[in-house]
Amino acid sequence: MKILVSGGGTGGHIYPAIALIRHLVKQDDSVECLYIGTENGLESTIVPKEGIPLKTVKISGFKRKVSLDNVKTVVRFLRAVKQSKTYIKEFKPDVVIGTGGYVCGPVVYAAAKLNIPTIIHEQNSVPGLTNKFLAKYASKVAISFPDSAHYFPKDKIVMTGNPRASEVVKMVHPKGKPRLQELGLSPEKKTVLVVGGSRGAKPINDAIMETLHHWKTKNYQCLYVTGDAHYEKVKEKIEQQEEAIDQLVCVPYIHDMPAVLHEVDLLVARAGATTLAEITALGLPSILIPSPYVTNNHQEKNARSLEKEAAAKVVLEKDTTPDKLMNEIDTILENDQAWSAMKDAALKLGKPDAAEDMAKLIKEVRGGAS
Ligand SMILES: CC(=O)N[C@H]1[C@@H](OP(=O)(O)OP(=O)(O)OC[C@H]2O[C@@H](n3ccc(=O)[nH]c3=O)[C@H](O)[C@@H]2O)O[C@H](CO)[C@@H](O)[C@@H]1O
Repeated sequence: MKILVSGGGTGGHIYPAIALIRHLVKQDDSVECLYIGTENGLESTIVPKEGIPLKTVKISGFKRKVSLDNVKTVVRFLRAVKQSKTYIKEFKPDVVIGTGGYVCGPVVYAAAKLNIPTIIHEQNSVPGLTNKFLAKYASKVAISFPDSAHYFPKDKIVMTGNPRASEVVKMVHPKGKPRLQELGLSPEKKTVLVVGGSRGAKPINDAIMETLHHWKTKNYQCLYVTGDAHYEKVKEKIEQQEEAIDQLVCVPYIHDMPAVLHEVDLLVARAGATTLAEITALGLPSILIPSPYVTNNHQEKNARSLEKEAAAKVVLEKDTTPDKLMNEIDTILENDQAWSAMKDAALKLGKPDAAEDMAKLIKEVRGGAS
């Protein structure tokens, strides 16, 4: 079987695609895959590292306001459709899958026009523009939150969850906390992982910078992921502190996040959908600070659907003061009962079989191919 996958821009669209590819190849090593992304998206570094062949198209996103840029985007879209058709005719995939981000627009559209079965995967509770556009052309729409169902044609929806959840939960993780030790943290102490999504988040970094003096007084520790672009500035600020903060280790990016997630006790993060799929599959308690800068405020909706089930605490960015943040961390980490209750509630929302459910859906649409 040949599978063409496209999705990109940020980790939240790329890791589910990679998790799905890994699952399919593990099931059947004769499965061949091709990935289509852009040169500038995070996929151009992540996908080749996975040994997955990558082709690129040039595309940009639509602006919501009327603008000359949108005319250029239409021209680029049509060129990218043509380019995608060339790749598709060369590779001859049985099924084409889009996991979100601008790039999968022309790819899935081109495949549908060539009568190849297509699936789009929506990670969020509110779909992005690309998936809303593609829903009309795709054979099936795989969703991760029940709330997103009413944006798509009823007869196309399948609730699968996010394949990255399966990858994280099913990985074999060694006992002890080897990754934390490698990073210079204690395996004995509870650990808070702070991460601002796959590209980092300046407002979260600013908030953490204000909490530095608090960490020295705590009996738990912090693994703080700044995002590549923010690392140097943050590191410099931390080094300027009068006293070294042994309880806090700062890194630009984590390439083996599933392993790290197995070793931490609490996550403080944005509310990107793939992160939420990972932590619910693992039952990891969290404090979520949704990005208010995303389309239709979808991160808050993602986060609220966990909070509604007591599986996470939501703190809006505008309310994120250092004291508030540290108090919320204390409330969860210093009360074993509260921590366990949040863990159990998160686990109930997890979809550990998502990759297999996507694999079944692929077989189904392939079987129905004309
Ligand atoms: C600003 C923006 O538009 N963000 C969107 C983007 O988020 P973004 O890509 O930031 O967020 P997600 O939280 O969904 O996914 C991040 C992924 O990157 C991984 N990771 C992160 C940091 C790190 O150091 N190493 C690492 O591997 C995480 O484990 C996760 O697998 O796509 C998500 C999924 O559609 C959306 O919900 C988000 O709203």
